[in-house]
Amino acid sequence: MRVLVTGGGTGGHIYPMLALIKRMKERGELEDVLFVGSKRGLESELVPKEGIKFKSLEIQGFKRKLTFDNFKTLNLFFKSVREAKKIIKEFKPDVVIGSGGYVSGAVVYAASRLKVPTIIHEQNSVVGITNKFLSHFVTKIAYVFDGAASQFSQKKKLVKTGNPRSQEVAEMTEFARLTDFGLENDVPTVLVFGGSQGSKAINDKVLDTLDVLNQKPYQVMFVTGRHYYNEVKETIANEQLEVQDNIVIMPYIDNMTAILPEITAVVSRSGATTIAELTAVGTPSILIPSPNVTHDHQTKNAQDLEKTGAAVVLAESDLNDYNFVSSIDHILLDASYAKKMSLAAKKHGINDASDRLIELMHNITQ
Ligand SMILES: CC(=O)N[C@H]1[C@@H](OP(=O)(O)OP(=O)(O)OC[C@H]2O[C@@H](n3ccc(=O)[nH]c3=O)[C@H](O)[C@@H]2O)O[C@H](CO)[C@@H](O)[C@@H]1O
Repeated sequence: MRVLVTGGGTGGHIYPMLALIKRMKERGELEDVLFVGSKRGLESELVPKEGIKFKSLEIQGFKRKLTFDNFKTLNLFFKSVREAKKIIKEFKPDVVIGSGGYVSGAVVYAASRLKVPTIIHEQNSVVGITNKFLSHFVTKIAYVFDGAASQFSQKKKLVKTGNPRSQEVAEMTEFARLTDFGLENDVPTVLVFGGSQGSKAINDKVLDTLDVLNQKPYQVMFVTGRHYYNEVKETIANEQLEVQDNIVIMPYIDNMTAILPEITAVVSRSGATTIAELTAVGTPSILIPSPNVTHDHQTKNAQDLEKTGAAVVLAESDLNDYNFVSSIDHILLDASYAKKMSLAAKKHGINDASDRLIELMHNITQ
C-alpha cells in the first residue's frame, strides 16, 4: 500500500503515526510512505530521523474565532491545499491519513477533493479544530476515547481503533530495571513526571513533600523535565532539603516505557501519548491534567480513565501536599488496590490499535 501520512505540531500527533508506519513495515504491507508536515513543527526533526521521506508545507494556525485577521491564514490554507494537491498527484497514495495539527487540515482536505480515500485519527477525548473540520470530508474517523465519538456528527464514519502507540508499547521487547536508575528492584516504586516537557506544578509538589517521601517504604523516581532540572537541584541545595536513597532525581528518561512494567504507579500529566502508554502496560496512575491545553482536553482524557477505575484525577488547582502524598500512599501501600487499577488500565488500552487502523485502510481502499 502507498500511504501518505500527515500531522504535526506536538509529539502527540507524530508518535502515533510513527508507530503505525513501523507496524505496516513489520507486516510487509508498506509499498511506500510519505510524511507531510509543517516546516517548523517537531515532525520536521522526528520523521527524517526515522528514515521516513518527509515533505513540508508552509502553514499557520487558524484563530479559533473567524475574524478579519484570518484572511491571511485562509489564503495560506488554500495555498497549502494547492501545494498538497501537487504532492498527492505526484506520490499517488492509496490512502491519506491525518493525525491532527493544522498541516493535516490542508493535506487531508486536498486528498478528499482528489477523491483519495482518507482517514483522520483523533487521539484526545476533546476533538481538535482541524479534525472537526475534516470530519465532513473524510472517508473514516478513527478515535481512541469514547468521549470523542459523541463530538462528531458523522456517526457512520466512526471506528474505534485506539492509539497506535499502545500497540508499539505492548509489543516492546527491550526492558529496563530499577537498578539501572540507582534504585532497588522489586520494591514498590512511583514514577513522577510532567509529560515530555516536565511540569513546575508537579515538581514543586515533590519538593514540598520531600521530607515525608523520604520516610516512605516505597521508592520515588522523580523526573523533572530537562528544562527544570537545574532549578530543582538548586532549590534542594539552597533550602538544604534532604533526599534519601529511596528517591532518585533525573532530568529525563530516554525510552521511558521500558521501565513502566517495573513501576507500581505513575503521577503525571494526561497527554494522549502518556495515556496510550500507561494503558498498554496497565500502569495505575494519578493524573494531574495540564491546565494549559486547548479546551482543557487533558482533564477529559484523565476523566475517561478515572471512570473505569484505572486512574485517580487531581486538578492542579486542588493540589496540596496532603492529597498528593495520600493519593500515592493509597496505591503504593495497597497491593490489591494497585492490582485492580492495573487491570482497569489494561482493559482501557487497545493493544492492536495499529492493526485496527491498517484493517480500516484496507477496507476503504478495496
Ligand atoms: C502539553 C501538551 O500540549 N500536550 C499534548 C501533546 O502531548 P504529547 O502526547 O506530546 O505528550 P505526552 O505528555 O502525552 O507524552 C509524553 C511522552 O514523553 C515521553 N517521556 C516523557 C518524559 C520522559 O522523561 N521521557 C519520556 O520518554 C513519554 O513516554 C511519552 O511518550 O499532544 C497530545 C495529543 O494531541 C495531547 O493529548 C497533549 O495534551
